[in-house]
Amino acid sequence: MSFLAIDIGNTRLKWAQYSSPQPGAALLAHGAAFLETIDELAEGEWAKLAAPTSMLGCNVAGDAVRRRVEEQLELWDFTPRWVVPGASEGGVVNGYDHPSRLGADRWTALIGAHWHMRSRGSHRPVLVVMMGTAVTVDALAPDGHFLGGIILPGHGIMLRALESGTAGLRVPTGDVRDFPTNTSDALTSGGTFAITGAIERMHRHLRTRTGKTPIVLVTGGAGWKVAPDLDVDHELVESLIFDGLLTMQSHRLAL
Ligand SMILES: Nc1ncnc2c1ncn2[C@@H]1O[C@H](COP(=O)(O)OP(=O)(O)O)[C@@H](O)[C@H]1O
Ligand SMILES: CC(C)(COP(=O)(O)O)[C@@H](O)C(=O)NCCC(=O)O
Ligand SMILES: [K+]
Repeated sequence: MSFLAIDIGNTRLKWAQYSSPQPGAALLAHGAAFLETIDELAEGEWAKLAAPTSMLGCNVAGDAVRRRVEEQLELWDFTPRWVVPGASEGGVVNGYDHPSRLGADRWTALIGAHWHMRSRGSHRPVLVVMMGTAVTVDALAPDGHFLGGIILPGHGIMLRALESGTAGLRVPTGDVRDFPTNTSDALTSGGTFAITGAIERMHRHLRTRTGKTPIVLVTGGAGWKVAPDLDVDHELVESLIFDGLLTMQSHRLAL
């Protein structure tokens, strides 16, 4: 009965094993691996798991990475299945011009967010913020319509871009300050304000569009770093993509 959920981003593969393919199911085991180390999963962390009976993953790291992961999954009997964003799923309607071009992680997180709202009986709009290698900020209307969203560089990419594009910027970590007075603080604050400012702006857009104050759900490996500087109310939901994968898998089984 157990279910393996996999989320492959551009930096790390995150996985979680659940007792059954239902949102809210018990978490049995979980882990993360940098993409450089994913070829060791079957002989490493996955070797210790009781065999999962089904699996669903979302991948934005390309076909070569997917194939490497599928080799590791040969450890077990199921056929690997991967999310392909479509026109609608799990109560969410995909507003992208070309629905299949939306990142599979964004689509999955939106479906997870919609499940959270439904299970709380909430009819508020949601801003889904994912802080991974890149940052995405996606707007979900109360009726489940994905209105659209933005992609911006993550903090690490911003700093590396400045380092390689200038002669005078080296990038030691600084602190976030309202009025930075040294290069390190200026760079750290600049990256943080670029991200938080973008989130606050999308929050305004979504409130204007729907007439309701959005709930902000934050997820992704870098979420905990940026969240303290975010001036709008928000919740960290580390499991958002897994909740989306569980929701999708439970609907697929019900078909
Ligand atoms: N322990 C950690 N390992 C890796 N990245 C981390 C860690 N803690 C925070 N981060 C930050 O999270 C980002 C990667 O988050 P992650 O959710 O794994 O991204 P992706 O989904 O793009 O692979 C990195 O850019 C890094 O700044
Ligand atoms: C925007 C992303 C690069 C985010 O990737 P991540 O930071 O999770 O590694 C990914 O969702 C992606 O490749 N999207 C496809 C383009 C789009 O969503 O429009
Ligand atoms: K991601």
